[in-house]
Amino acid sequence: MHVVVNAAMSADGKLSSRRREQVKISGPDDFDRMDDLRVESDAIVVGVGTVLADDPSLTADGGANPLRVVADSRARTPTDARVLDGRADTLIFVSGRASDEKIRNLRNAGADVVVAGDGRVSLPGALSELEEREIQQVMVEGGGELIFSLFADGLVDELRLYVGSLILGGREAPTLADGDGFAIRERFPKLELHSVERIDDGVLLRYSVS
Ligand SMILES: NC(=O)C1=CN([C@@H]2O[C@H](COP(=O)(O)OP(=O)(O)OC[C@H]3O[C@@H](n4cnc5c(N)ncnc54)[C@H](O)[C@@H]3O)[C@@H](O)[C@H]2O)C=CC1
Ligand SMILES: Nc1nc(O)c(N)c(N[C@@H]2O[C@H](COP(=O)(O)O)[C@@H](O)[C@H]2O)n1
Repeated sequence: MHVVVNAAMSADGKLSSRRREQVKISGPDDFDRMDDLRVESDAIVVGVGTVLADDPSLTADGGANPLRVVADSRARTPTDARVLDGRADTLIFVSGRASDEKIRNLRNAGADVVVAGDGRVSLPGALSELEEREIQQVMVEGGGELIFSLFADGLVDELRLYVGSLILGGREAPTLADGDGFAIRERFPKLELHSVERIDDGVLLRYSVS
């Protein structure tokens, strides 16, 4: 399995504003590139924070829709969220903290719900489940909490990071990797830079994770 994190951040490293509202950081060509990556992928993964903030559809304009996957420990995905609009299959990973009622509601809304882990969703467990379903390429779109956890668990193979030419500011604004942060230098994930490409008025940085 190959796990690609794709995200767009401002020049000051923010994924969105201090109000955690969706901000267009990518331009049209970068959104097209992102759509191509969706088409190439077997699954698109987001955290429930992204569902609650952005209500993304996670569908691809240019081809078959990948499986939509949400990491949602307490089953907070609204039953009228766009990820449950029936345009593609949706798998929601919850943990033992999710109530039976919320799980039942999500299943009634059409989601496949799988319990992985006791506290937060176990990401190694979730990726194993995806592997069992023959998912080969996973695209992770965010947000910062989920991306941090994937790096912390050593589960990211590749990072495609678009840096837009704007400043969003705000100490509370989400960044690429939030979570608790890494306390010791030895734990900082190391990246290898493969390419730098100008797209729209920003740059796309492509890294592999060592
Ligand atoms: N610019 C970009 O490319 C993107 C920006 N965003 C922005 O990111 C923000 C949302 O990001 P966050 O609030 O960080 O939420 P998030 O999307 O990372 O979701 C975090 C939530 O996922 C759940 N979760 C379950 N298991 C988890 C685990 N093992 N590790 C971490 N989380 C786990 C928890 O409920 C947690 O609160 C929004 O402001 C959105 O606009 C989101 C996606 C892409
Ligand atoms: N790549 C990228 N660039 C931006 O400027 C963004 N604001 C985002 N946000 C994420 O894009 C997804 C939108 O999903 P739909 O098109 O509604 O399916 C979603 O994951 C946003 O959080 N990404």
